[in-house]
Amino acid sequence: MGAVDVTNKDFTTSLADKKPKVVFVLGGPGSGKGTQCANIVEHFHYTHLSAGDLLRAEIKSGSENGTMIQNMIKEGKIVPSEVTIKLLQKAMLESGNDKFLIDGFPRNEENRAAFEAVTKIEPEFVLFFNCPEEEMERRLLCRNQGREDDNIETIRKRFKVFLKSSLPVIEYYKAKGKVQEIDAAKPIGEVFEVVKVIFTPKAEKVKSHGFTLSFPEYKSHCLGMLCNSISDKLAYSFEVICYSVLHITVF
Ligand SMILES: Nc1ncnc2c1ncn2[C@@H]1O[C@H](COP(=O)(O)OP(=O)(O)OP(=O)(O)O)[C@@H](O)[C@H]1O
Ligand SMILES: Nc1ccn([C@@H]2O[C@H](COP(=O)(O)O)[C@@H](O)[C@H]2O)c(=O)n1
Ligand SMILES: [Mg+2]
Repeated sequence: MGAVDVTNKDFTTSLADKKPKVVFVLGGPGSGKGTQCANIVEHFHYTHLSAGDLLRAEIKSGSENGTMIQNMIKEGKIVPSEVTIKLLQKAMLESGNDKFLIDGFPRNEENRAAFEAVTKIEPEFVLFFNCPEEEMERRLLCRNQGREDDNIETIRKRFKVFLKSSLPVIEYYKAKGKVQEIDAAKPIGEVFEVVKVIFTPKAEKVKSHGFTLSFPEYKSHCLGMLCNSISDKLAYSFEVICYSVLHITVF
């Protein structure tokens, strides 16, 4: 594995100047990283960069690294950081955005250290989609997107690599207090409800009955309370009228 080309000043300087906001999105294969990133993009206007997707696009482009990348992916192995970081830097610059979800990266300690050294970017926080292996396996075997690594043999290799190389990266960020861990075994919509609260800016969050709600959620909560209160008052008025009518009629 070659060392990262830290002399690539064009990329590094212009990216560092933009002071981009980066969130690393991590979790085992099939934990739902890509699915949730698509939801975050729609609601919070981040650019989603999946390291796996960038590597697959590199194979398709007929690049000189294509065959090497293809072999690594088939084996569930991690491509040298130099290659992946260049693809990420290029995509970040080309996007024109300054908020990024970097999905499936860093995948090991080499990825982590090299990204920090080359880009000088520290993630704002790390989203960790935690999901049991049996559920991830079920999802990958049903994914049906024609991925060469979605077969049981490669899936098992990917799980091993995740436990051995990727979990220590999550532990590294946990020790820095940067990890937002999410129970990813729940249905897609329920997972996104939790994700939404994490991405809602603090100023827009409102505490109500011990729950943290985003402003739109709080508005509909208040509206609900108002409706309940109006219907309570109407019911009470109706009771009073009935009682009065009865009272006048009977007595
Ligand atoms: N919470 C969920 N419940 C059930 N199925 C889900 C859930 N989240 C995602 N899926 C489905 O599981 C499959 C894998 O999801 P996705 O591609 O988002 O995972 P990933 O973490 O990006 O995986 P990989 O690391 O292999 O790219 C997809 O078919 C997706 O529709
Ligand atoms: N940082 C990374 C990310 C991915 N890979 C390779 O791509 C495969 C698929 O990745 P997904 O995130 O789309 O599941 C992965 O198994 C690796 O082979 C990588 O090398 N480095
Ligand atoms: Mg994915």
